[in-house]
Amino acid sequence: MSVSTTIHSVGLLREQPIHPGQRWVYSAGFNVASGMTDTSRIDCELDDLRYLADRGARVAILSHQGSHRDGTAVHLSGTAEYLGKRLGRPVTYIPENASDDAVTAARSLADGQVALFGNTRLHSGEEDNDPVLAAQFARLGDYAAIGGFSKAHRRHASNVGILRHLPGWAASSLIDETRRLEPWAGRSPKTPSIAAVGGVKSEKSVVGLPCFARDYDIVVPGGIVLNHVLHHLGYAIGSSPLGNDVERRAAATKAALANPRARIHVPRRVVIARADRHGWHEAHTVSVSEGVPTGFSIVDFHLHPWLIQELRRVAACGGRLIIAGTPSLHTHGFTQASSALLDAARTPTVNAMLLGGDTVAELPFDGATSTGGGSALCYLDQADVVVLDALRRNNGLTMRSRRAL
Ligand SMILES: Nc1ncnc2c1ncn2[C@@H]1O[C@H](COP(=O)(O)OP(=O)(O)O)[C@@H](O)[C@H]1O
Ligand SMILES: O=C(OP(=O)(O)O)[C@H](O)COP(=O)(O)O
Repeated sequence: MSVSTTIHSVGLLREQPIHPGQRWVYSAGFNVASGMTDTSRIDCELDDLRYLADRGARVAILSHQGSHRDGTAVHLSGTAEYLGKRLGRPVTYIPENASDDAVTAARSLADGQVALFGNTRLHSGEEDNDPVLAAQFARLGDYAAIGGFSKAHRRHASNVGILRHLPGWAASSLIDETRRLEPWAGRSPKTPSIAAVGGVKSEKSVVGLPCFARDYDIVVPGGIVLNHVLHHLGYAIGSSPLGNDVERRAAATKAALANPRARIHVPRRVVIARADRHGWHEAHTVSVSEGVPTGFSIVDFHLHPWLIQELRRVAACGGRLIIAGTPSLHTHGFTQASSALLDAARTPTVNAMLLGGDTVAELPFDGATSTGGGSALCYLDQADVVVLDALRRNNGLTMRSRRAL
């Protein structure tokens, strides 16, 4: 399926006439690490927010950040301040989003006013797509604009559940991100494709590894994806983490390695280190066949000479290179694998893209990026994501209200 098929029958925000006084809920993905080192997840929504506000709409933004499950969700007042500066108009922060007070605040917005409501992940029901919470979110407006590509693979109350109650349109941020990914989707028979899949999140093993093993020529597992690969192949990985969702990851790793179309890079030598609360110590290189001792974790790896040759070939032929998830613990100074891959990615002839919040924030790279890690992998795998599906299903609701717009 191509983008044109995927977005067919999805209502596009930019094609809607907007009138002063209309009440819009804008679903965003401002999941930005504290310190705001990378603000691309906020910046990508600015044009759509201006489109609404400049035409006099009253805009109630709902965004997620962190997770209720692990207690990392916090309030978003700093995000509202940054957003206000970028939009050139004050953005009020209203810490609630599912109460009568929140509804009153949304109703009292002036024409053209933008407000950021409380972090949706302060409620456990957001990640469970709780229908009651979704109905409460829907009370903040009469129409929904869905941005936040980074959560487009999540069936959550603020992006999917809300569409059971409000007619919804895709923000151009959402559509633009899917279009940008197109050149990296599917097979490329004429030029070589290499994908490095690392990081910690389970989508890297469950979606990314099988997708690239099917569609690309070479897959370079890193991060926890590599730990699973080595564990599956019977190597001792010491105290290297296997992350959450261990069984699903293990099953996906086994299936992806069973008969891959791609050549899988299994390093012969890895860098290991021991962690304590002060940082990483005793870093040294071992061969995977001798195994990682208990107490030590894999933090980096050496590239095989054949992979270095293949990276040169990608540069010579104008091939594709994706880095999804940091290959090694780059921010802790373990930069061997990530620097070699980044050097190749920076070669002007290579069609390179980096995917994901932490990957884009942590690795120095000025080329093409996606604000979604898991969502981009889901899109590359299926040419679709659950939010676009929910928008297509919402179409009847949208058509009825379009006549009223
Ligand atoms: N070998 C490793 N062991 C543990 N964590 C790792 C390792 N390699 C990379 N990481 C971590 O992976 C994180 C990024 O993974 P992830 O959250 O999946 O990426 P993204 O947010 O880009 O989708 C980085 O913050 C990095 O610290
Ligand atoms: O950070 C995100 O995704 P990513 O780490 O896959 O890039 C998104 O904001 C989704 O967040 P989630 O993975 O906590 O659902």
